[in-house]
Amino acid sequence: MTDALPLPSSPRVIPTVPGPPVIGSVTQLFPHRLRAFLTGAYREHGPVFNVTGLGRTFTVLAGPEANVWAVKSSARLLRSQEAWRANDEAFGVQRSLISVDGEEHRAFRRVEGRTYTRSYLGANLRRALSVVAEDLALLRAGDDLPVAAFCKAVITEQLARVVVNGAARPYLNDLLTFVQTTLMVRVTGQRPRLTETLPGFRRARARSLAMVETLIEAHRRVPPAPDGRAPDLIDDLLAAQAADPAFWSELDLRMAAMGAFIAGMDTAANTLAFVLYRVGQHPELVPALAAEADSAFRDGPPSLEALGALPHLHRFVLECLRLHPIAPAMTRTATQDFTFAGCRIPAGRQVIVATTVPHGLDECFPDAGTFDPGRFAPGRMEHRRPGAFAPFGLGTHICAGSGMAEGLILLNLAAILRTLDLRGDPAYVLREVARPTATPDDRLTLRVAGVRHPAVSLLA
Ligand code: HEM
Repeated sequence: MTDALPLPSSPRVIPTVPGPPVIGSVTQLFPHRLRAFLTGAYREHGPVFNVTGLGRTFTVLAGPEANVWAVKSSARLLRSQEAWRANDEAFGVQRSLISVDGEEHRAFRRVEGRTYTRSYLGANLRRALSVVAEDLALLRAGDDLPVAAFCKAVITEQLARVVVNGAARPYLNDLLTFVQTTLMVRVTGQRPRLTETLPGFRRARARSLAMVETLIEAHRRVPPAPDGRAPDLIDDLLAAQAADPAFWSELDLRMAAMGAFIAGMDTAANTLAFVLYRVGQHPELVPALAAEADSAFRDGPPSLEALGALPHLHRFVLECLRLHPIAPAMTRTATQDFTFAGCRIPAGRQVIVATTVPHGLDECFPDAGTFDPGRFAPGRMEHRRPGAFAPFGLGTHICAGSGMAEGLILLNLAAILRTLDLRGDPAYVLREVARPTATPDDRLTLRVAGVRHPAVSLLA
């Protein structure tokens, strides 16, 4: 008999994914490698395993069973604070929507959530459409559309016009540099702290914060009115501050007003970039998509409901979210000891819930590596299997902007296909980079083979 063997009723010992000394698995935790790494480890070690690196240990909970568990139990057993605290500090605050839990989290979400919804986008659809129409109008037959840059420019301006009644174009590079670098330094650890001292970063930070402060001032000067501007995110924040000044400091307000850019800019733009990558890779699917786009715009700008009801476009986007989920996992801290899949996870342990591992499992999505939008069609609905599909996270911190994100991506895809006849480069091999979420690299372009309808007609 040996002491090392656990008794049947004892918790299982958590296996550790082997890695080189000191650095361990750290390089595999970068966002563009994370899902593949966690999926491989899940196959080898099962639903609980440790990953180590640079003196830290993370316990990973993975597979559909982990997602089902997280929906039920994460609010009680996990907290968000440690994963996001350093990001808060970069904005001079101690808390924000994503870094708090419980009643404080519900209070933030009640105020910030309204203008991230699908229905709010629906009411402001024309503003979003005018942005993509402006950018599409610049393209001619024979041009190459630079996918990543195009998506960043369109989505950032759409968020600015729709969510905060602003204009991001003069600040695009500042916002990208500031937000991406801050997340890469403070959240994903891809850049050293020193990066924040570089003059380019400091300038971008100052200009981005000045943009938000100017917007807040403008909203204070000209409030919404029944016969004027409808309330947007900043108006909602100002109303909340007026109702409870002890809760909302000026810095909280500034952080929350930046929220649409921090949470929405890269996520939605990078997902749209993957959608366009797939358009280039699957010319056989494009005629059905373009036909739906034509029908959507035939009688003028469509409503969001009409767009959502277009089956091929919708399933195409869902399949991109499955195979290219830009937020592959969520990082938390255990608030108390708990047991998952027979293993004891101690209070204080950093936990990764590998939310998108099931996206790549044949047992959830048969022939999971194949791009097949039909798997979302009635009769198959593979994503309905419990715990299978979680591109927007799970539990109380589930993406507050999923309605806005899906709506913008559908709208832009339909507008692009209505306007342009696009061809992928058969020689392009997908290379992903993390900025900080995964995106196709800058070499991805689509050739404009022709202009199908003038961009200006999108708004007619
Ligand atoms: C396809 C695009 C998007 C994806 C895949 C995505 C994914 C996610 C995920 C996985 C989370 C949870 C993070 C965690 O629990 O640690 C999250 C949170 C969040 N997202 Fe998104 N997101 C997208 C777009 C957007 C957009 C466009 C907005 C707003 C304009 C937005 C606003 C938020 C907010 C505010 C949170 C924090 C929610 C909370 O803590 O309660 N997201 N998102």
